Amino acid sequence: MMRTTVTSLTQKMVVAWRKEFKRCMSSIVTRATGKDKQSSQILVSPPLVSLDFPEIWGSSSDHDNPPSGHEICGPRTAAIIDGKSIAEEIRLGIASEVRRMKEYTGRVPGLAVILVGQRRDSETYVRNKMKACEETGINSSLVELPDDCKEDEVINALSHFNEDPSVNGVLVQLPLPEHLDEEKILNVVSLEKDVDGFHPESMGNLAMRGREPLFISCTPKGCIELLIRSGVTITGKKAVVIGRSNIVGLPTSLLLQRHHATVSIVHALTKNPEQLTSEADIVVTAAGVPNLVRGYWLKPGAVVVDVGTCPVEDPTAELGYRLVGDVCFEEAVRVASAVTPVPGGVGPMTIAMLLSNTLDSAKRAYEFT
Ligand SMILES: NC(=O)C1=CN([C@@H]2O[C@H](COP(=O)(O)OP(=O)(O)OC[C@H]3O[C@@H](n4cnc5c(N)ncnc54)[C@H](OP(=O)(O)O)[C@@H]3O)[C@@H](O)[C@H]2O)C=CC1
Ligand SMILES: Nc1nc(=O)c2c([nH]1)NC[C@@H]1CN(c3ccc(C(=O)N[C@@H](CCC(=O)O)C(=O)O)cc3)C=[N+]21
Repeated sequence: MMRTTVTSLTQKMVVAWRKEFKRCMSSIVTRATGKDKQSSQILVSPPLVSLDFPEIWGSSSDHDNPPSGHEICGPRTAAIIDGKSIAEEIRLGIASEVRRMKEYTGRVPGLAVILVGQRRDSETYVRNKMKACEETGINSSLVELPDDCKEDEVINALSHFNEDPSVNGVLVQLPLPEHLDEEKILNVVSLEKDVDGFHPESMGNLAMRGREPLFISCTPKGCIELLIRSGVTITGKKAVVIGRSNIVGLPTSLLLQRHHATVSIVHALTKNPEQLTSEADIVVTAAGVPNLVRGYWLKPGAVVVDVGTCPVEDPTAELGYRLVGDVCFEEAVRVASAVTPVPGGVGPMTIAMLLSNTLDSAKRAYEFT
């Protein structure tokens, strides 16, 4: 069921947002409102906080200075898409399916993760994945290998999980250390257990009309799920995907096409990326460049999904770093109709989709519907 959390403080902002929305958008996006019967929660953005750009934003090239006449100074009107709550709701549904599976088959899904090295961000993501498994009743196994391990050690661990019938999903946390051949290693993951959806057959089927991939990559699937559950119509809309990586950009553009958007792709060599982006009703950005997408890049009323997750040193943060997205959030919320935050946007959805893929895999393996 769709809920809109509106505090007395934010009520005025809702009114402001609605006025701005009518002015800017006409029929660009179908907004999620309290009246929509969708299973998600849209929070109106909190009061303005001061701009506090991390150090690396200060030096980030020509994106820092918008051309004159593009200063963004309007009210903060965008809805904040609450990926954390939406993901939580999805996880509850998965937990209930896992219980049903256990009741009827006596088995639960199993996920195995291989982590090589000690990158702090990878350790955090993997820990989040393990915790989410535990909360939903999915069994999880983790193999941690040292930074200088040999390719064969990774391949042996993978082969072991490929053979283990209690494991339904296998993933190798990326990036791998330089000395390891990522393609060679990922090729070992069996198609039936590739819950990341990175297998060429899954990716190929995603690209081909009329074919169904066994798994859809978690982050792209999470982005689409966020849009749909937020009441955003994709069909017929102009979408821009910033980034073309195998793990996010490429499958996201394919998936948006499957949902009948007209998709353009922006990459590091694209000329005038801001001009192309400013024509889009939906912008999904996955470049890993903090502050790349400025307010003047966006069409008024656009919906912005920020996949970018860049760890930035911050001695005041508990872990010594904090995460920032690709989007200049404080500017985007004055132009867009809805924006995903970082953290709390796409990240939790990626994990929810990983659990969902693992559950689907177990259902296939145990012939449970
Ligand atoms: N929240 C989540 O769940 C997830 C977040 N991420 C985050 O998303 C971001 C992207 O990840 P990933 O796809 O793996 O990264 P990659 O580095 O593999 O790909 C980045 C893509 O962005 C493009 N790009 C880089 N700089 C620019 C620029 N200045 N303008 C336009 N395009 C640019 C590159 O273009 P080119 O191809 O020309 O080099 C490339 O296609 C990272 O911050 C990552 O941490 C990733 C996965 C999941
Ligand atoms: N084989 C593989 N599959 C992946 O799906 C994969 C990967 N490798 N390598 C790295 C990227 C990145 N990624 C994230 C997952 C969760 C959060 C996430 O949970 N983010 C939280 C915050 C995390 C925190 O607590 O710091 C948030 O945005 O709210 C972020 C990023 C998956 N990736």
